[in-house]
Amino acid sequence: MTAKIFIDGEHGTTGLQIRTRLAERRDIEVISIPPEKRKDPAARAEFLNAADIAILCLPDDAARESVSLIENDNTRVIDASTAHRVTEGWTYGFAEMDKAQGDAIRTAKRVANPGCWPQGPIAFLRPLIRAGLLPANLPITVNGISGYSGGGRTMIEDYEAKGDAAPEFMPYGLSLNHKHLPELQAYAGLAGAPLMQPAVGDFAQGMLTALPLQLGHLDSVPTGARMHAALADHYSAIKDGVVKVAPYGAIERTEELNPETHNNTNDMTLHVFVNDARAQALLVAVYDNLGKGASGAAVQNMDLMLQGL
Ligand SMILES: NC(=O)C1=CN([C@@H]2O[C@H](COP(=O)(O)OP(=O)(O)OC[C@H]3O[C@@H](n4cnc5c(N)ncnc54)[C@H](OP(=O)(O)O)[C@@H]3O)[C@@H](O)[C@H]2O)C=CC1
Ligand SMILES: CC(=O)N[C@@H](CCC(=O)OP(=O)(O)O)C(=O)O
Repeated sequence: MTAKIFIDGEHGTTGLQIRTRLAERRDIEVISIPPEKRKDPAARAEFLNAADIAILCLPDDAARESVSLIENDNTRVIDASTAHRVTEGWTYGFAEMDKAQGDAIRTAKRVANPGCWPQGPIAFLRPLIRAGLLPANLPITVNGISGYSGGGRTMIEDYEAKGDAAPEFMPYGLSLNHKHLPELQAYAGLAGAPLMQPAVGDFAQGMLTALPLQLGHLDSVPTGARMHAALADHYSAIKDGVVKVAPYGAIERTEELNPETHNNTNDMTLHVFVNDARAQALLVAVYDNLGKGASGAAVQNMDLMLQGL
């Protein structure tokens, strides 16, 4: 049987990228709603219920509506929106976060694709906290930069209309209440909410997230070599994972921290920089906000779910 895939929101930024990634696939059949009916709930219900896997690339409320339109046990869902990431009954679609997560996704009926910002911080913090190298109550700040496609069609149009007048670097999330905080805290395993300081840059896609850590006050300060080894161990034990840990060593600068390094791929690289004498660390993840941050992760989750059919 060829699995039927329906992308609800296939003309948006994430939906289009998923379509492109699936264009050459012959092992699945992508079923497409006529464009003029894309916001018609009755037509969407028909496609959602005909699909083996529905991938929702919609604003949060429309994603909740899509789930409510599914009336059968067969249709499985990958939701790219923020709507269900900490909702009971949903599996978080970050396959590399635990050894067992890939299997959990394989058999899940409802998978919440992670937000782009939390993925880098979770990729560092979850294994380091679980290994006992960092405490769950460590105060965390997340810095970083995302390409403007992270803001979807509206932000893309806005940046492209401004042309040279678009800001090169623009911090946002100034209410300190970013929508990704709940999933970040929950899946990193943190006792308290981190402080997130996101920024958007004048480039279309690509992303870098950075965790600066002050460790001097800890009873037991982990060395850089131990943190790096714990991360390398964790990711080498994940079968079919896409997260890689860069070699560890003292350097002053590297072009590998260019946020566009992994554009149009599903890759993520984790970089560990530590000054042991100062008990300070800087953990930096580089990935594509539209790749591992959105459509790449959705296709990775779809492939796992197809194995579970
Ligand atoms: N861009 C990114 O980097 C990431 C985005 N996401 C999430 O993925 C989801 C989609 O985002 P993105 O692709 O960027 O957004 P876009 O704004 O680019 O696309 C959203 C799509 O949904 C359509 N749509 C809106 N309302 C409805 C509705 N009621 N019924 C059916 N279709 C509807 C829109 O149509 P129309 O344009 O005609 O209104 C558009 O095609 C969002 O939840 C977003 O937060 C997740 C990770 C990263
Ligand atoms: C640059 C920009 O605006 N980025 C978006 C996040 C994109 C994303 O990951 O959104 P989802 O939570 O829907 O997955 C933001 O910070 O709100």
